[in-house]
Amino acid sequence: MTQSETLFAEAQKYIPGGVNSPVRAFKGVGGTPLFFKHAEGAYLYDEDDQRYIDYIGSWGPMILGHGNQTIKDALHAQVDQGIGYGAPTALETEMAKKVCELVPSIDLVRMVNSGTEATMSAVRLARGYTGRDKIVKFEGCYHGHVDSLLVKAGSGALTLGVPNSPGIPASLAEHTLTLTFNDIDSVRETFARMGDDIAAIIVEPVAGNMNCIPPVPGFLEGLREVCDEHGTVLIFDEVMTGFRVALGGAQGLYGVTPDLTALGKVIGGGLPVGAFGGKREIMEHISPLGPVYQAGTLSGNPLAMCAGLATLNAISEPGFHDRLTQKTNAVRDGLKEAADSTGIPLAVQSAGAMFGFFFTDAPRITRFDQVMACDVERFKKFFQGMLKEGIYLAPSAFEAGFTSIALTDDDIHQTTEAARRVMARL
Ligand SMILES: Cc1ncc(COP(=O)(O)O)c(C=O)c1O
Ligand SMILES: N[C@H](C=O)CCC(=O)O
Repeated sequence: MTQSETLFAEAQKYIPGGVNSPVRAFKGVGGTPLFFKHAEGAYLYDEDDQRYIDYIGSWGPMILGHGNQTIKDALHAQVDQGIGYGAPTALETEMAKKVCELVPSIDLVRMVNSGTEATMSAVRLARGYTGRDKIVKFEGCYHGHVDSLLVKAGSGALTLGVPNSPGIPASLAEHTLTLTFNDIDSVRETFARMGDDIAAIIVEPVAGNMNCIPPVPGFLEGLREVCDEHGTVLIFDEVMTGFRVALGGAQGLYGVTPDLTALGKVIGGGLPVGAFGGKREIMEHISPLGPVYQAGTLSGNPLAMCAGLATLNAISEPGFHDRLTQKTNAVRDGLKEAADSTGIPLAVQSAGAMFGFFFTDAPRITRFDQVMACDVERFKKFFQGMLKEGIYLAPSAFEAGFTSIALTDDDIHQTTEAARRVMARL
């Protein structure tokens, strides 16, 4: 047995399914999840001392690569100063100021501990602000494990075939209307019937939990229009896209301004952090200023603020996102070249530093039903082949890939050549 197999067997005795988040269990691809003990730059090292080029980046936060010295120095210094006080710190204001500078639609921001808390709080705020109950989400989009949002959800819920989780009262789920991503007509039609009852639209501006699907031109703009017409709050869930697809997130990249934004992943530099923020008028409804309650024992924790700020400062360097996007485009194009040279039908797409690939004859994937028609069995074989080649991709056909600035041209070349060898055997 490998070390990972031994450790997984032991983990399953004490942890449900042996993992603390379902998609890690490799059920979407088969086999045993790898257990890691070290990470540096673009590489992960497993318990059997194998090295992997990492295209998950801890599910997005590790945009600078692993073991970044600036983040480590900031953390070491803060550990010596104090791990947490449960009281205000100057660091929190520094973080809030930085977020407001980078994301101009955010006038006020509240720190939380995960992306789930960010979206949950944003939806509660939208409901409290509008006095309405109904919300709109899109099939295949995932916004964390919030009860109201685990309806036709993507990511692990889709991978495991439970997009509508048991445990969520029907009386709550009935307030969630689920529409088709990239289909503005269905949104307009729904709003024509009941728009004045809808508190919020929540959307991943680039869908990254059903692989990677950028918005078609006019989709995000159309959401903005219907929200303006009906007094509905537009929430961009930028937990994945924030600071990744561009410094100003997807709203900066596509030029559409939401009322509220949920953030996570990169904002914590690898520590457990989320945030939500937006228009002053709406955010002033949050406690203690307003009546909508929201709180957190560890929110704004100094270690998390340090790691997050070090990351945001580093990615604010001029040219950072251009360089990262170029690397991502090279990974995306390398996969396509490998497919073309081996006669495998493959569609590739990307947005900034997120990418996806689909085993399909279709030139482009824009909708959930097209995702579901792709060849998942072929994905599984490809995933396993790449893993043997030392390339660590997301273990599900429904997750986006993430790049880091630590990725070298040689890593990308190795990835392309590995894809060519694996595809030749598919
Ligand atoms: C778009 C999006 N929103 C929300 C979440 C939830 O974040 P977290 O896992 O930190 O709770 C995730 C990822 O899990 C995500 O990808
Ligand atoms: N798709 C999820 C977040 O973006 C994957 C993370 C997880 O569920 O563990």
